[in-house]
This record gives sequence, C-alpha cells and structure tokens, in this order.
Amino acid sequence: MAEAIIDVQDLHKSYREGLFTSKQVNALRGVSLTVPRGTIFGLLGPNGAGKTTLIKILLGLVKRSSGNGALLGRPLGDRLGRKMVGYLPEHHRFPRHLTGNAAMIYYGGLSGLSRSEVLAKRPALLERVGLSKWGNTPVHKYSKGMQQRLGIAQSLLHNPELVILDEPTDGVDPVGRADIRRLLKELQQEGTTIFLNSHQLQEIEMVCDQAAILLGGRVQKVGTIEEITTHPNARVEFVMRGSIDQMRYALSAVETEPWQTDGDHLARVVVSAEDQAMLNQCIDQLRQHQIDIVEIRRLRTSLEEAFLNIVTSETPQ
Ligand SMILES: Nc1ncnc2c1ncn2[C@@H]1O[C@H](COP(=O)(O)OP(=O)(O)OP(=O)(O)O)[C@@H](O)[C@H]1O
Repeated sequence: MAEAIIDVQDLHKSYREGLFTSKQVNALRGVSLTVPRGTIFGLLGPNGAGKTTLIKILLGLVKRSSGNGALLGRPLGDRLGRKMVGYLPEHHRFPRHLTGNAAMIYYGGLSGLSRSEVLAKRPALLERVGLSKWGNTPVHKYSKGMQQRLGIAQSLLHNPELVILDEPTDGVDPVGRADIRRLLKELQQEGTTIFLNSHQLQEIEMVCDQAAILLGGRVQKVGTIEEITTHPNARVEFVMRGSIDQMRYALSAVETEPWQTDGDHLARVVVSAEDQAMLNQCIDQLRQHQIDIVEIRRLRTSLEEAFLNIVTSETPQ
C-alpha cells in the first residue's frame, strides 16, 4: 500500500460560539483519514461539515482540540512538514495592484523563497498554468480562471510534495475547469499528492482517485470513487442471449427489475445481487441453462447521487 501522506486519527475541534459565551460549536467530532501518496484525494461535504477546519488543522492554522496525526510523516503542526505543502485558500484574493509576476514574488516570499529563487522558477510555472503572456498584467484584469491558475502556480513555487487546494474551480467556467483538471493530472503524474476540497462533485468524480464525505464533523464515507459510487443495493446488469424462458427460470430466485427483451433471444435485466456469492449463483444458473452472458456490469450511481444519498439519510447528532 502507498505511504500515507496525510494520516489523522480522531481529530476533534470545538470553537467557542462567541466571545461572551461558553457555548461551543463542534466542528470536528473524531475525524480519522488516510491519504495515500500520489493520489488526488477529494474532500466533500455540505456547508458547515468541517472541511475548512480540517484543512486549517492540517496546515497548522487552527489548533485541534484533541486527536493526533501526521503530515508527510511529521507530527501535525511541525513546521518542516508544513513547508513541504502548497496551499491555495478558498476565496483567495491577490492584492489588486500586483501583476502576475509581482504576485509570484510576493507569495514566494511568504513561502520562504528569495526573490532570485522565485525568478528562477517563475517562467516555467507561469508557462505551465498558461499565463506566461500575462505576467506583466495586473491581476485585477485576470478572469476568475486565470486568478485560480495563478493561485495554483504560487502554491507550487517551493516544489511541494502535497498541494492542498480549497475550491480551486470555484467560479471558473467549463474551459477553465478543464484546464485546471489537466494541470492536476499532470502534477499527479509527476508524483505530487493533491488534496482537493470542492463542492463541484462532477469535478471530483472526473479528477479524484479517492474521496471522503464529511458530514457534521465526521467522515461518513471514504474510499475510491468507484467504491463510493457503487450502488448500495449492488445492482448488476446482465445482457444475455438464449431462450428468454430459460433466462427467467435461471434467475427466478433473485429479485429483478423489469426485463427488456429484443426478439426471442436477447434480454437485458438488472438483478439485485447482495454479494459476490449471489452473483456467482446467478452466473452458474445462467450457464446451466445454456444462456450466453454477453455483458455483465455493476451499476454505479453518480457521485452527486451518492453524496445526496449520504447527506440526506445521515442526520448528524
Ligand atoms: N472561527 C470559528 N469560530 C466559531 N465557529 C466556527 C469557526 N470556524 C468555523 N466554525 C463553525 O464550525 C463548523 C464547521 O465550519 P467549516 O468552515 O470548517 O465548514 P466547511 O465544511 O468548510 O463549510 P463551507 O463548505 O461552508 O466552507 C461550522 O458550524 C462553522 O460555523
């Protein structure tokens, strides 16, 4: 198994609700999460689920109330660990008067890089995010997509092993989103791990390998996108050729959805197969009845559907 680049156990965070009250908001209530090196990992959750709090704890910007964890093998909060992380905050705003070139120097400085170090890296990074012709333009003239790409470029200045991006495609049009997805895939191919917080579920589905769904400060579901989107009732679609009567007989022991038949010999049906044993039994029965299985596939839901199922069926206490 790949080495964990983020590994947190039982993280809790309570905020005081206001200055003059002892009432608390439990933003995280025992979050455990492992992000393997080299993945693009999506963090999902409705507003208030605790996503930004988790990211800020990882970056040492917010102090956890309890729990443990490691970032790049170093204890949470360790300065060296944090130095190996690139970060694009949500709703970030570049100072309006800066040009793209100047913004890179400014943010490079915040990451501890000297001016000459930034100057050495800047051309290639601006080129890579498609902004090399825009370095001398003030950022307030940039489109939202250009600003986000510049934000990603600044997060890469110190060659981080892990990049944490908070809503990188927020407000970006479809062409800009496709550019960002391409960039993230390239970074992954070069070995960078990407931790992505986004409300854009289609984006997450297209670009991420794994994801966690946070709800009410707890991880409700975590896994590969395929695991998360595999239908909970394990619906399996069969396309078969042979005698329709024999097919119906062979599958009479399992629950099926309405059959679709084409002529006398071709049929498509979705069966509910709770586990692999039941699926094997269906296949055995079909073979015993001389039915050709033309196609067989597990049906998946969209990530959006899976997300809505989880968020609407789980009520956080
Ligand atoms: N500084 C703070 N003081 C008090 N409560 C806070 C503070 N920051 C966050 N919270 C509360 O903690 C909970 C989690 O907030 P958080 O911003 O982490 O959620 P989120 O999943 O990032 O939400 P969003 O998608 O809206 O950005 C919310 O109830 C929020 O109001």
